[in-house]
Amino acid sequence: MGPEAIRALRGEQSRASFARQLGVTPLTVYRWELPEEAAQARRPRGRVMEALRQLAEGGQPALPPALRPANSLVRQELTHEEKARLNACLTLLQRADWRAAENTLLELLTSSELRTTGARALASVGLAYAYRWGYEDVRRAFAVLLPHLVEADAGLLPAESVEVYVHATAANLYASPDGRIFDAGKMNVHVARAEALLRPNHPLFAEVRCQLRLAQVAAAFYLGAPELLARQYGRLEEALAEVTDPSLRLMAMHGLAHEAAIRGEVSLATRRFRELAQAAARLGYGLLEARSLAFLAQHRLDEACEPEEALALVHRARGAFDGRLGRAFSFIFAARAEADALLRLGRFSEAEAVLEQGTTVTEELSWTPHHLVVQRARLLYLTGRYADLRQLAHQLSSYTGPIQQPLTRAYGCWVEALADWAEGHAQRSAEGFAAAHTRALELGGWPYLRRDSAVCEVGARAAAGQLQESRVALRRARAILEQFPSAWSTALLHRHEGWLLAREGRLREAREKLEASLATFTLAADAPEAALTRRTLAAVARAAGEPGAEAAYLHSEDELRRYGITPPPDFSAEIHPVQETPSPEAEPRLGAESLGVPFERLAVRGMGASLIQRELVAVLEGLFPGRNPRLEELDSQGRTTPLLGESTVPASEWVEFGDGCGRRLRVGVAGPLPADGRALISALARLAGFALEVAVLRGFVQAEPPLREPEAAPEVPGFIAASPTMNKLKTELAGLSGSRATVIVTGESGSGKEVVARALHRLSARADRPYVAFNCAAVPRELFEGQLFGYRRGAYTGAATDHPGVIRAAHGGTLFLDEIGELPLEVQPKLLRFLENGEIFPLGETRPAQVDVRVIAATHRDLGQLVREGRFREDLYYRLQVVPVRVPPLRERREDIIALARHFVNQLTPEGREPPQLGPDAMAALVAHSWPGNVRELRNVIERSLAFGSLPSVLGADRLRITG
Ligand SMILES: Nc1ncnc2c1ncn2[C@@H]1O[C@H](COP(=O)(O)OP(=O)(O)OP(=O)(O)O)[C@@H](O)[C@H]1O
Repeated sequence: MGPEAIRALRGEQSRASFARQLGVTPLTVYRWELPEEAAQARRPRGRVMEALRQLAEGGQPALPPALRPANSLVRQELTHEEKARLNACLTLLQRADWRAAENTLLELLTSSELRTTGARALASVGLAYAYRWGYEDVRRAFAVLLPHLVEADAGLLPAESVEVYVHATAANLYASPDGRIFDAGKMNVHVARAEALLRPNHPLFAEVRCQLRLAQVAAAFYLGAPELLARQYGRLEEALAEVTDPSLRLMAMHGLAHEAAIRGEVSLATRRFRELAQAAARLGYGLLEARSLAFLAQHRLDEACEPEEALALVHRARGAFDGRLGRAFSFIFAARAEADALLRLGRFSEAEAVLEQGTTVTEELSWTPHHLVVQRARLLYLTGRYADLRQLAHQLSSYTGPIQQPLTRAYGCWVEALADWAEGHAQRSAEGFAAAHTRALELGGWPYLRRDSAVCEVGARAAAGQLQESRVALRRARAILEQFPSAWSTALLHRHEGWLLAREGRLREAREKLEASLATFTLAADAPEAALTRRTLAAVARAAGEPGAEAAYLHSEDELRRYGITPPPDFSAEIHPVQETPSPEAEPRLGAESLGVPFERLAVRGMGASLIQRELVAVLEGLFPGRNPRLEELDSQGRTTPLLGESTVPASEWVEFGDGCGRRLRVGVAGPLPADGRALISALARLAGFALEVAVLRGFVQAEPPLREPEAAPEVPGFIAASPTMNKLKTELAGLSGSRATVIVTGESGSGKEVVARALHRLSARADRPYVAFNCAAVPRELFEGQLFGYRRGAYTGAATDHPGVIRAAHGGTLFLDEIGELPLEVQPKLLRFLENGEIFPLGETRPAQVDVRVIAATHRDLGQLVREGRFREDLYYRLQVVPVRVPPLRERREDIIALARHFVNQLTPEGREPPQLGPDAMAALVAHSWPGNVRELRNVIERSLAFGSLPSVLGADRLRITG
């Protein structure tokens, strides 16, 4: 077992406690983890080795004896016959013919046909693959693979290609949703080891790479890290492009369908799941078909389809599970959709039975319980089992499993808030929902929980009489629904908004919202929610003192009871109607004919976002002359940024709308309006919202829906970031401020790696300590060690004085090692030692010196390739990969181009002179260029354009000398 494997096995545990477990000293563990060639390095042997092996097997089923590696085996190449046999199995796996593959591989493994270690390892890999992907039986897959992991560590596997498969399969198993096996750290180690061995000329290069990406996507998902997930999804899509293996393609496409769903692209996700279900059915890949159908059912429910439609999909999914239903993870998704549909039909006991089944499978698999939480909580809420609801909240809040632990606990907060609401504690409930929303946001903006929390908070705040806060929550909920649309949740929001309007005394508007809510729930055949909305309507009518309202209210309560629903508190005692009188200055009603032209103007296909916004303001100016229409953008806190129009005249009528991609806007006019003026503005604003959404979807504007609220990115002087990608990067850097972990920054030349390193230093607790940059490519080999670690006078010829070395110069601060790929091989072990224990040996000194330095390394080269070529040590490579940060090339983040260009214009204009403006033609030319030299090239272009001739007031395209 090598140092990497031991480190992976230890995971987050301290060396001391790990050592205690094995009955050795912490120093021994430290020595095991040293690189093989280190003088003090030791390898575990005998009894301890056995104990380590058992630990690696921790809690797993006993290994079948026939598959254990025999000690007498040595590295042997595969024979031709073995290759032919295994190729036949590969074809079965690619065709998703899992049963045939399983039978053939088991036969091979128990016969004497496979004699070499490599062939037996490959057969086991195939078997593990079938168990993992064909049957979702991760534990059996792990038991089959484990002996070969041990062989890989012992260097017993013959060809690197065999080892690559072992590591890729291990990565996928450690990234699987089985809570007893899931381990993101180990997954990372195996991905890195496979990457280091994977050669581009390997016949299945694309396939293996795609498998590694799948593992990374899964691990990010189960860790509950949406930002990481978004990045990994991009890499998976890239890898998929070259894959031909049909079953693997389907697995990757399944990941991508899921991605569209998480991003809130509901219609795209629905289409992908539908195509996937069909393709999986054609191939006979039952599990994936079932899983896709289950997701499809859930998405259709979100779109407020009839529950029967979802049940039919679940029924098909059950058929596709092929009798293996009870043991697969995918079953939980089918159970969720089924329970949801049954709840909508008011079939509570059946829903409960399905949830019970799902919970049993969840527990068996040590998986997170949060997938079934919303449905279970709704069931308990509707049936008045509030003590059970609290019990559920407690169970979630104290969840200790490894999969999506923080997210699961955040769901606990949501359930607690629901219990508070049910028991009439409106204010506590509001705070609970707000806290659940914040936690979801801190976890990177998990959209389902954010949506459910934000929607419920609106009603809870209104019930607690916190009307201002309720409006803020309403704005937030709408923004989330813009980004993550759901017709069902919108209906729920309408009900909560109805409450808010009623509490504000605007009963007519309240009734409109409640009727909209009722219409959707009725259309979606959601009997319980429709009944609840009817009761709310009756409560509002009763508060308004309408005749017959009391009887209608009692009738609505009876209706709830008939369904078996315990009526929750209605908080209606606090509603006080306000007299709504028409304005005396109101003008005559506007005719429908006035809509024709404005609609034509706003609905022109192909308009860009700014043109649509201008049209909206112009149209309103035409309809309401002299009323100073204006447009503003709203953030989640309700703060406004003026976009267009006169802002000195106060507006009296505002209408809010969204652009379908996460932005909220409002348009307003001054002065009194005719009776239907507000309705007209609303209609136009909504139309503009649709036009903006189309513009974004068609790529007329670049808008990536932000997962985090944009204000999260901190300010760093000198670091320009306008694109979502770079802002996200900045937030990530701020997140690393308290850490001492080594960071490796990669990216093309000139992309800004050093700027990132400086930003990291400035954002860290070490900001006022030294920042020392050292370029490994700029120092002659023979002077390298002395420059880095320092020397004493006379340590070598020419060392006339003592030199502290750059590491000591950075004591307490940050050392930036640029071009780390150029580090001479002979210095690499010394740097590794320093990174491991903070010790350096300056030349000519007899004792080591302890230094406290945080290291940030950077390279534009492919370090993995250098490792393969033997020019960079593998152990150092892994040691550097603790926190990898990639700076994307400028062409992948075009939103930064103009911001950077302005920054350079300001920076490079001679002092005392007015910096020129960038002309529109110059901006267009800058954005269109591909920037192979990245930000550095952009800076040079601006510098050159300012250097020639006199300083213009506007920098036009003709002055920019963009080459290439
Ligand atoms: N986000 C940014 N904000 C402001 N200036 C930037 C940014 N990114 C890069 N620059 C500027 O672009 C130039 C190149 O950046 P930098 O030296 O950090 O690139 P690099 O990736 O380290 O390049 P190399 O690989 O060649 O060392 C510098 O002048 C830097 O100031």
